[in-house]
Amino acid sequence: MQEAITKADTLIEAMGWIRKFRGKTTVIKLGGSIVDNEEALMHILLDVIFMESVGMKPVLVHGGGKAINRALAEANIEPKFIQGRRWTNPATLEVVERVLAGELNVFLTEEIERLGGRAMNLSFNTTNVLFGEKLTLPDGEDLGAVGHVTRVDRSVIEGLSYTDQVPVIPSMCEGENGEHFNVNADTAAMAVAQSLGAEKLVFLSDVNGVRRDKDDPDTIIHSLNADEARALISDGTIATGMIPKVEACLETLGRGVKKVHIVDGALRHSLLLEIFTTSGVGTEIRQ
Ligand SMILES: Nc1ncnc2c1ncn2[C@@H]1O[C@H](COP(=O)(O)OP(=O)(O)O)[C@@H](O)[C@H]1O
Ligand SMILES: CC(=O)N[C@@H](CCC(=O)OP(=O)(O)O)C(=O)O
Repeated sequence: MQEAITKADTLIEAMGWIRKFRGKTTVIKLGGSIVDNEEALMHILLDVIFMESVGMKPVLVHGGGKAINRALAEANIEPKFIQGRRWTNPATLEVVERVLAGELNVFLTEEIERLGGRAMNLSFNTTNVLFGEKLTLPDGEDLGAVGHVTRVDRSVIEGLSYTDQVPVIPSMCEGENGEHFNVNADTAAMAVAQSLGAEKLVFLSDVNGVRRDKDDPDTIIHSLNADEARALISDGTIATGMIPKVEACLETLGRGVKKVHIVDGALRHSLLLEIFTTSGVGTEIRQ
């Protein structure tokens, strides 16, 4: 009996938070390392289903860098990255599209349904919602078929909330002439969050947040403002895959998204902890 009472207490405690976030959009970016972690992924998707069930509006945007690398290795194609983005020739694009818009997008949608939720995959194979153009790097380096998102079809994404479906969006976009582009998933999530005016953007990564020493979880920085974040990028504390993530956070905050967090996707219930606790988990990036 006591156990049941404690559970009921927990529900009552959550009521204030549920009220606060009911009807509000949270964009969740799933990194490739988390998509690969079966146990962690299941708990994340259960959190997502819970959020949807209590009237929040979770929107999933996913990458899949590791799965793409595996598929490229099978096809004997050498992966190449320029400034953190995958150099994407036509053969690479074919693999990226098969893995992201085909396999992973369908897999995630089916997993949500298998776990008892409702979801809709929004890709080239169904209804594409991300439109954009070729990305040109400042130094003029050519990345091939890599794009950035310039327009998001909000009405399709928002329309899914009427049927209680969680939108699941792969990080690819379509150009003006119907061409397909590979998009860095952090920047795709940023574009979706901006377009929807999301209450929160949460990056689920394979680390517990931004750290002073990238190999030491105890050095996590719980809160960072824009100037501090830029200084940590300049002095090399924030490096590799964390750079596009933090840059995406900074850009997003300047454009109407209220809160941006980087949290550990492998920590059980990290999503709910982020939303239902005052201090949250991971790193919060502030303006
Ligand atoms: N200061 C830092 N704090 C935490 N992680 C960092 C830092 N600098 C670089 N990283 C690296 O960033 C990685 C996370 O980015 P990424 O590899 O793109 O993962 P994902 O897109 O799957 O979340 C970490 O695994 C870590 O190796
Ligand atoms: C242009 C570019 O780099 N696209 C990424 C898209 C996937 C991605 O970003 O996946 P993660 O979230 O796992 O890093 C790529 O091809 O790997």
